[in-house]
Amino acid sequence: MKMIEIAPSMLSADFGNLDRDVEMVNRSEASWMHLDVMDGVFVPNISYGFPVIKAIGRNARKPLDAHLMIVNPQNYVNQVRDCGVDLMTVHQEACPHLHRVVQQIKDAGMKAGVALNPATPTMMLDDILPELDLVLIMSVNPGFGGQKFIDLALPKVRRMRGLIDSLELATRIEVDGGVNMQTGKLLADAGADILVAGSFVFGADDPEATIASLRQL
Ligand SMILES: O=C(CO)[C@H](O)[C@H](O)COP(=O)(O)O
Repeated sequence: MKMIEIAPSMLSADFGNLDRDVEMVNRSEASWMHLDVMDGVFVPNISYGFPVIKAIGRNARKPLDAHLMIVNPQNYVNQVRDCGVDLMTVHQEACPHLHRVVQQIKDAGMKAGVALNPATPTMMLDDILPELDLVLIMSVNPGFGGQKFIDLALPKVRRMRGLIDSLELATRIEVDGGVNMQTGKLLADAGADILVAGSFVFGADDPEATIASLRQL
């Protein structure tokens, strides 16, 4: 049976103890380190940028999965790659020339992902899906950790799973926002491959054990 992969969102880490939290993720059963970059333009919040990604990457022993919630991500592809990122995800809503950006990411040697906001239908990716390593379905409106899960993500995951399977693609489905044991189980049953979890992991008494429990879903 396929096990779900977990990508702890470092947005909820303690930035005063970043090395400690990176080491916790290293020890854990997580498959990825998820990095949320916010620019205050595409989303109404600013998180962190390249110096912090580099600092995380220096000690990370898990692949880096960077979620760019920014306008004009095409201008930063090489900088993202130079930070050691393995998988770069951009928003469909931020990219009028999405195909070009995806090619830039792949040409830079990274895996390419595209994220969809809750109100963006899956059909926006119908044509480009065979080019993608990952689809990131947002289950909150991007910009903040700790928000409530939006239920409409579930039929979107089911629809995307059906499409990917019917085309026999290897594209992975990642879901981000409001993930806990209950919503995580629903998402795993709906066909998600990777769950991003921020506040549920880093707010737990035992974050490492919480990652292990999510992985069992
Ligand atoms: O992309 C994000 C916000 O835009 C975060 O990754 C996401 O919200 C995870 O945080 P939480 O698990 O606390 O909901």
